[in-house]
Amino acid sequence: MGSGGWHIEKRSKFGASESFKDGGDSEIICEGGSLSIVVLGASGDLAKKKIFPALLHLYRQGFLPPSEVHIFGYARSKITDEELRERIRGPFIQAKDAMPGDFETVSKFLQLIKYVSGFYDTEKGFRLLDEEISKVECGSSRRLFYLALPPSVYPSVCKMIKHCCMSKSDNGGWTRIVVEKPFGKDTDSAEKLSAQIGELFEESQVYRIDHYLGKELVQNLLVLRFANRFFVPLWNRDNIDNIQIVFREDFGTEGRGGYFDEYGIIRDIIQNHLLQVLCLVAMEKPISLKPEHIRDEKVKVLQSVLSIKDEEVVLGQYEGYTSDPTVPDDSNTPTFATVILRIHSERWEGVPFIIKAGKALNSRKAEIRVQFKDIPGDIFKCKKLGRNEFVIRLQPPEAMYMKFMVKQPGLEMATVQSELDLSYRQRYQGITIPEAYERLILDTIRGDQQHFVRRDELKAAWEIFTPLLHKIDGGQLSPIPYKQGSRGPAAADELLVNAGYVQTHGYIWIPPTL
Ligand SMILES: NC(=O)C1=CN([C@@H]2O[C@H](COP(=O)(O)OP(=O)(O)OC[C@H]3O[C@@H](n4cnc5c(N)ncnc54)[C@H](OP(=O)(O)O)[C@@H]3O)[C@@H](O)[C@H]2O)C=CC1
Ligand SMILES: O=C1O[C@H](COP(=O)(O)O)[C@@H](O)[C@H](O)[C@H]1O
Repeated sequence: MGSGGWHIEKRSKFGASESFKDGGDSEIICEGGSLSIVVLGASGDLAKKKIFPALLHLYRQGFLPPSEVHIFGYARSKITDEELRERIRGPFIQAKDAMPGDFETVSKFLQLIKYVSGFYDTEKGFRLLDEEISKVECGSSRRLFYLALPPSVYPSVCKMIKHCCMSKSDNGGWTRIVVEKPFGKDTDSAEKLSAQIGELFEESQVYRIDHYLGKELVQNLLVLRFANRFFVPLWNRDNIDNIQIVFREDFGTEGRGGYFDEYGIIRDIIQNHLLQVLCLVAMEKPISLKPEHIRDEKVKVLQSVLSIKDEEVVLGQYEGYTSDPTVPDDSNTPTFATVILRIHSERWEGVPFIIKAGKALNSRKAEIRVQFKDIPGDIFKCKKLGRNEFVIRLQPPEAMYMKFMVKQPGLEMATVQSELDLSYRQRYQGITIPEAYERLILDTIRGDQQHFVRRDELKAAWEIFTPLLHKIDGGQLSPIPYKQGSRGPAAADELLVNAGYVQTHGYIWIPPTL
């Protein structure tokens, strides 16, 4: 499962108790109190694909000791504990890289899971859930509610949790809720949702998840930027010409057409995932690594983004998108967008941040590409061969490489572009790269909000895109059709060139093989 065949190693677990045994020991020891993880929407796609697998990964590494942890699935579907367990078990059994001992571990993990059926807007089911949790709790009670649900039910679910299911213990206990994107559709709807949740829970109890913040190379950005003398003097408008933040998928909406059509690529990918990456690339150094210090700096970046100009936007829709029966024939929803963001600050004035995301393109990758300016007074005519670039490949595979000029080995004095390559699979053999959800769920258990989106951050992010989104929703801007498996609309490449990006021809980075 997970990171394409990488090793899973046991690491030290959270909390004080050392009573973990790798098994479904039914004895309740409770030295560290109880931790109940409730997955609401347990019958759904996200729960099956991401949340339960992440919990299993944490379990096998010893982070969810069976003496303390209980997992509950909650949804309306009338299914039994065993049926839920079978749904969860399926993907593990089929996993290519499953190892012999895994099946036993999975079975033990599944025994931690109970299912409670109930509605999202009435107390009965939540009272039953509370009873089930209370039955297994002892010592301090820590309750984590993961809302793997459509956002339309967040307000009622939060109300029910608040009325029926809060942690009963003052003794080191807590109640936390994790909410999934999309948090609203524009500034007003997001603020309304935040206000509804904010009436019930403190900001410190609310974990707005953006799974890109859990990716290894996204988490590495602060270290890269602020722990390396190399980058400190270069990371500004004096040296950097343009920065691209790119997300490409080589498949379409695949059964999620109904959801996607309501949101589109800007709300699905750009306003959240890519904007979070932009914040980490562009922010100033925080006073410390405390979550609030980091999030303060991110908010400042978002608030410094200038209004998007229509002429700096290219929208696309792949041909065949509307043949999905859940998508209207006349859909105006973009499945591709290139948008140029400009940051009004001393560091970034004049540097375009080219944000690009698309579905059904010719490749799958996510990366940050920092392109440096040309060498002044170039005696080697390097410009013709390409510029220096620093590329952070978020996936797949995880890598960082610097494209730079060297002398072509041989008798002649000729230049050629080459790279310094830090490919993670090669450099960190045998080391686990955790899945984003795994890491973020662990952060939630530990109470670390650094990698979660704060309310004011969310508002500032929506403010950047709301005017553009309203123009698209109102039909004032429309997507250009593009072929599936292509680079997207040609106009997007033209926009890139107009923004100053210079493509290197005849050079391509090839991920090294082991
Ligand atoms: N799937 C994914 O890959 C990703 C999903 N997300 C977000 O995570 C959340 C959950 O996603 P996903 O699992 O795909 O969603 P699903 O559509 O699978 O819904 C999850 C569960 O919610 C219940 N549900 C569905 N529709 C409604 C409704 N209209 N009213 C009340 N309950 C409903 C169903 O359970 P039951 O009927 O049994 O109660 C369903 O099993 C969403 O906010 C989504 O945007 C975010 C990133 C990726
Ligand atoms: O949030 C979402 O992300 C996925 C892409 O996630 P990744 O971790 O595989 O890069 C995207 O497919 C989906 O449309 C979107 O809702």
